[in-house]
Amino acid sequence: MRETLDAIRPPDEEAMAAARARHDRLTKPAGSLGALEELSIRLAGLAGTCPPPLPAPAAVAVFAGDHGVHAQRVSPWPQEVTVQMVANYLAGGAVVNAFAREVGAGVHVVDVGVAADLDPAPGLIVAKVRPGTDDLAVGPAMSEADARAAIEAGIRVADRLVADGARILIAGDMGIANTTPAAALIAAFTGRDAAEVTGRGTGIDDYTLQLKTSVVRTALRRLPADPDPLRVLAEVGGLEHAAIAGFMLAAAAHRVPLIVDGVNTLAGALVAAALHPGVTAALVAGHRSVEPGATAALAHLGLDPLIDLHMRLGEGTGAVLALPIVAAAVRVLHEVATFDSAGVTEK
Ligand SMILES: Cc1cc2ncn([C@H]3O[C@H](COP(=O)(O)O)[C@@H](O)[C@H]3O)c2cc1C
Ligand SMILES: O=C(O)c1cccnc1
Repeated sequence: MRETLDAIRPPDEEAMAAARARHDRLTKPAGSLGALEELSIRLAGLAGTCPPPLPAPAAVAVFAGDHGVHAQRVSPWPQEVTVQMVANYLAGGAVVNAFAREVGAGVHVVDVGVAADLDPAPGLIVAKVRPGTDDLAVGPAMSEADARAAIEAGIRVADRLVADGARILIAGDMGIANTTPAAALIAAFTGRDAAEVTGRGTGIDDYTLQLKTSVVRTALRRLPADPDPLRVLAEVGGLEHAAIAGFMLAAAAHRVPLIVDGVNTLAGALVAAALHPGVTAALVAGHRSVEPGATAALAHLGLDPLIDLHMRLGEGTGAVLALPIVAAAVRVLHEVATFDSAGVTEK
């Protein structure tokens, strides 16, 4: 982890200035591409060159883990749905697979903490730290050593996908009950109240939402004032959130952009940003999930999401849909003619 944190560099101001200047010479009114101009300038700063590389090929990693807090009935779904959905991803049958085929991204599944043994399969990366967390309602979800091991597992996944040629990474999650630790992490890192950031997840009723909020609030009380990020993660987090944080830190270290999805990957992003604030330079917010914690986390990270389709699924689905927008933003800097080259008169 140290090596990855030490490799994260600030954005290259020169490349950003070059991208800004280039935008003003392209055959369009200056600023007319709005947020896409800012995005492409950020990506130039991340890559350290203008234009930045086209973000292809894209690799999605769906980090899967189980949660002891499931015992508190915070999710209406049985825990075995986690392992069943992992099988579904590997068979290509989930929403994230359909979306990934649409945009030409590869899907990998990372078992960082599923509470069942998985048979080896193409596309499955086995990095199990432990078979699920403990119940965060009654004590720490995991040890700090386990939290660190899961972060390191996520780092290794990004290292491997980038070594295999990925030029953009997409983070996804699967883990029944994981919107409970996500809410707790978001409350802990943003300072918001549990009620502001706890949402309905897969679709819970009012009674369950109250129970879930009180589970989050009670768990947060165990945290000391101003806790170390690793302690927060161990106390109230999940194995997939930890691995996603590592995945993001390694993307930043490799200067490869990473598209963030919904509330679980945003919780991972808050962990990563607490470990190294420079990580946000590599992060692109794919979409705004309906979960209230997503909006709180986006505001805290200073990220503006590219799309808002009222989605609340996870798996990386919202992030995958944003990929063509990110690619289009970069392609402008590669391909659009200048006023000079196209012979278009300026105002
Ligand atoms: C069939 C199915 C597919 C999913 N894909 C993502 N999630 C999403 O829902 C879960 C979190 O919601 P909660 O905290 O309410 O359990 C996670 O697994 C998340 O990825 C799914 C959930 C289900 C049931
Ligand atoms: O916003 C998300 O990513 C989300 C919402 C509900 C359930 N799982 C994930």
